[in-house]
Amino acid sequence: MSSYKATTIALSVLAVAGISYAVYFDYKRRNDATFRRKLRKEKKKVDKNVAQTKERESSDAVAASGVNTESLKEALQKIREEDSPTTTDEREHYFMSQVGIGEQLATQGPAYHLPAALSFFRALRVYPAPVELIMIYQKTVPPPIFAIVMELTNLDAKSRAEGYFDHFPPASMNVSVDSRKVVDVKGNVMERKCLVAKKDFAAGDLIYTEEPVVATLDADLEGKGTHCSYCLRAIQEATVIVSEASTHTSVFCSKECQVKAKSQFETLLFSLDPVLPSQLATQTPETDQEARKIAQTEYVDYVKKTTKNAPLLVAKLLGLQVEVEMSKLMAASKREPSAEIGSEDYSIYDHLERLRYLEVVPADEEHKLLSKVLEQAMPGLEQFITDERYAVMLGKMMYNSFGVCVGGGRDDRPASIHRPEDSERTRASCGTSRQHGSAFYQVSSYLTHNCTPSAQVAFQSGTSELALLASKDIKEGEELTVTYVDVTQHEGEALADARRRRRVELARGWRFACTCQRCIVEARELEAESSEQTDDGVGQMEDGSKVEKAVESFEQRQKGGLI
Ligand SMILES: C[S@@+](CC[C@H](N)C(=O)[O-])C[C@H]1O[C@@H](n2cnc3c(N)ncnc32)[C@H](O)[C@@H]1O
Repeated sequence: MSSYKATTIALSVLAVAGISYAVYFDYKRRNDATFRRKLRKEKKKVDKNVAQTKERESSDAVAASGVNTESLKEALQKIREEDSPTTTDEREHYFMSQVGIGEQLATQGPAYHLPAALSFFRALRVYPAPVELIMIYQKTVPPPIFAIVMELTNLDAKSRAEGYFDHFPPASMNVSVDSRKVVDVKGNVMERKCLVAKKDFAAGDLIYTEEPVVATLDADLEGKGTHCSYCLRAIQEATVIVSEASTHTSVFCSKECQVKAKSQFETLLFSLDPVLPSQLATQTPETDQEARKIAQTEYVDYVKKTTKNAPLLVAKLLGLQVEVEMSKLMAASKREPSAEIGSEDYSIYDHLERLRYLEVVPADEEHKLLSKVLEQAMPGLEQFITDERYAVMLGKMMYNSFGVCVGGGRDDRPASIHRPEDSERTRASCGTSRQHGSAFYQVSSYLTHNCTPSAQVAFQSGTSELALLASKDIKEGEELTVTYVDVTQHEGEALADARRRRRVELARGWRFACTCQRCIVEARELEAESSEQTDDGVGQMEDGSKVEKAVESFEQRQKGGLI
C-alpha cells in the first residue's frame, strides 16, 4: 500500500473524530498555543528535512516546482478568496476530495509539488484537528510537498496576524487603534495601544455606540427581578420574564433578551437543555441531568458568594464561543459577534488573543467548578479551558471590562467583601462601587485613561450598550481617552489627596502609573508649593509589579498614619 493511500485511510478515521472537536475547531486552529508551538517545532524539523531533501534531489527538480515566497503568497490569496464549505457534510466532502487531489498530484513529479501542496493545505484549513493532521502529513506526504504546506500555514498565520488592525474596528465606528509613545513622570518613553478619532468631533457629539460581547449583572441584582440578566436594563415588575428553569435564576426584560441569553450562555451554563441541536446530538454521549444540575448549582452558589463579575464574564464568553461554533456547524445562523469587524477572516477569538491582561491566580475551585459545568453539559468541552487559559481569560476580563452605570449608577451596591487590593475593579467613571454590572466590549477595551479625558462613557439607552461621547472638541487623529476611576476632587479634599486617591486606584486596578498631563502638571505644582515630599510613590513606577509594591507601601504608610 502506498504511503498516500495510508493518508486517506488514516484521515477517514480521523474525519469522524467527534463533534466536540468540531465545536472548538476554529478556536484551536487560531489560538491554541500548543498548536502554534508544535507548528514552530514542526517547521524547524521540516526546514532541516527540506535542506537534506534539497541536497538529495537535483536543484532542477526543486526549481521545476516553481516555489518561492511570492508565488506562495499569491496562491494563498487565491485560496482565501475561494468559497469555503460551511456545513459539516460539505467540509468533510471538501476535505476528502482535496486530500485525494493532493495525493494524485503528488505522484506527478516536482512540477506538481505546489498544486499538490495547495490541495493538502486546503484540506488542512477545514480540518477540525490540525495538529493531528500535520503529524499525519509529515509521515505520509513527500517532504518537499510537506515543506510547502508548512510554509503556507506559516504565511497564513503571519498575514492574518498582521492584517488584523486593518479590519478592526469597523469603519462605521469612526475610530482606529493606534500605537502611541508616551512619556512617564520620570521621562521614560513607553508605547501603548489606544483609540484615535478618524474624524473631527465637537464637544457633546456621539462618537460611537457599542454593544457588549458579554455582560453580567452584579451578584446582588442577579435574579432579584429588578434588572434584565441579558441587557442589564432596569425592569418593571409587570414586564419581568422569569426563566423558571434557569439555575442562575435569570430574569429578562423581553423575549428577545431571553432568546439571546439562551443561545449565548443560558443553555450551556444554567439549563438542562441539550447543548447540541438535535441533528448533531446523536453524536455525543447522553449526559446525566442530575449531575449537570448539581454542577450548575455549585457554580452559581460560588459566583454569587464571591461577588466578582469577571468569572461570569469568562463563563459567558465560553458560552458564546460554543454558540458561534455551533452556528458555523449548523450553517443555520450567520450571527457572530465578530461580524462587525468587517472581515470573515477575523473573529472574537482574534480580538481576545490580542488583549493584554492582568496576571492573576484564580481561586482553585473557581476553574474546577466551571469545568464541571462544561463537562456535564458536553463531555470533552472542559478540555477547552485549561488552568492556564482560564487564568489568562480571567486576567483579560479583569483588565478590560467596564462598569455599567445606568442613570449615573446606584447608591445601594453592597460594599466589597474583599480586601481593597483584592477587590474587583472595572473601568467605571462613576466608580465600581456604584455600578449595576460589568461588561466587556471589543472596541472600547482599547480606550486609555486620562484624568482630564477627551471622551466619556455613557449608558444612554438604559442598557449595557456603551455610548462614547466627546467631552471636548476632538480633532482627527487625536487619542480618545476616558476615566477609568472617579477623578473628581471631592469637597474638602486637598489636591494632593485627590491625586493620590485616583492614582492608587489606577495602580490597584490596572497596575499603571498615570502619565497624563494633569498628573504631571499637578505633581509640579505640588512640588513647587511645598518642600514636603509630594510623591505618593505610585508615580515613579515603571512596571506593574513595582506599582503594586508602591501601593502596598502606600497602604502601610496610610495605616501607620504617616500620610
Ligand atoms: C486597561 S488596558 C487595556 C488596553 C488594551 N485593551 C490592550 O489590551 O492593549 C490599558 C492600558 O494602557 C495603559 N494606560 C492607559 N491609560 C494610561 C495612562 N493614563 N497612563 C499610563 N498608562 C496608561 C496601561 O498600561 C493600561 O493598563
